[in-house]
Amino acid sequence: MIKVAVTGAAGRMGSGIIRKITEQEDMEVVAAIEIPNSPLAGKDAGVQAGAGELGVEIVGSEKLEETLKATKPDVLVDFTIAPAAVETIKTATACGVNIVVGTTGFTEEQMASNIKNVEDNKVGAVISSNMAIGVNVFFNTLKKLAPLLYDFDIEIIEAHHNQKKDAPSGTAMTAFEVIAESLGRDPEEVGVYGRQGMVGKRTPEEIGIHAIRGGDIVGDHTVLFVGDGERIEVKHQAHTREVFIAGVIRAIRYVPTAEKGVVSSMNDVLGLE
Ligand SMILES: NC(=O)C1=CN([C@@H]2O[C@H](COP(=O)(O)OP(=O)(O)OC[C@H]3O[C@@H](n4cnc5c(N)ncnc54)[C@H](OP(=O)(O)O)[C@@H]3O)[C@@H](O)[C@H]2O)C=CC1
Ligand SMILES: O=C(O)C1=N[C@H](C(=O)O)C[C@H](O)C1
Repeated sequence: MIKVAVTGAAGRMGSGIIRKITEQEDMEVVAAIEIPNSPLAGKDAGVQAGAGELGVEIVGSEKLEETLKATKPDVLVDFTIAPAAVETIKTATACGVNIVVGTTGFTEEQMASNIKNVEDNKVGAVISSNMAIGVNVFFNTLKKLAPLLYDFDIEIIEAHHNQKKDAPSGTAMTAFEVIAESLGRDPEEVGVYGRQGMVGKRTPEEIGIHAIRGGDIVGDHTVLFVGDGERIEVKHQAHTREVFIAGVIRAIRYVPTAEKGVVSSMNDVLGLE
């Protein structure tokens, strides 16, 4: 039985992950963590997630370390917010717990800290901006396509629900990094985030990144390769969060056996590439 702790247990992703784990025969939720001093503390995590009583009480993250030591999970799954996730990763890895992290919006420094904690504490880890199989095929497609269309103008557009806090999405940023790397361009130099005012003519090297927010859009990502007289659009649309959750379940099964001290990708989990 794989024992799982979930941070962000009452969130859109966290509650969906708890529901899905209760349907699996080989894993169980042993800890459910919410914001520090959460008003949900003491509530049953399964009831809160709409999965029926689990006998696991939600705790505030001020009790993360003692909860991990008491419940000894094999894996901690984090879908919260970047600054909180950095602290959670630090604590979980120091306790020797493998991690599956889907939280987005990390700065470069925050991601470097996450990687160092995984390396120093020699735990298994999967950190990915998007756990859906389709998106990971989309990333691999972009990697192959971009060098063939190197002289086309490239623009990335993402659209999400009106509750999303970070922008651009982690997935848009991964797509941008994959494309820039495959073209040998420095992401620091070529990223243009939205345009406003007298920005001047578009340079051939720049890659535009644009964020739309509205209603209940689960997650759309489109990359436009625009030439003179023709264009290609590569688009992924998530219709339901279940596609991310299915990837999380695969990552939970993968990470206890993953190479320790290394951050594995969803390509590793899904056996892609
Ligand atoms: N990799 C992927 O496939 C996907 C990634 N995501 C990413 O996952 C993250 C969460 O998304 P979503 O579930 O929609 O967001 P929600 O806001 O619905 O959920 C986040 C939850 O984390 C809680 N939280 C905040 N700080 C802490 C803390 N220190 N300890 C424990 N819990 C905390 C929040 O509490 P409160 O609301 O009270 O602040 C909330 O319940 C985002 O970064 C999003 O971009 C989303 C979907 C797929
Ligand atoms: O916040 C979301 O909802 C999502 N976030 C991830 C991101 O920032 O890329 C993944 C997915 O698009 C949904």
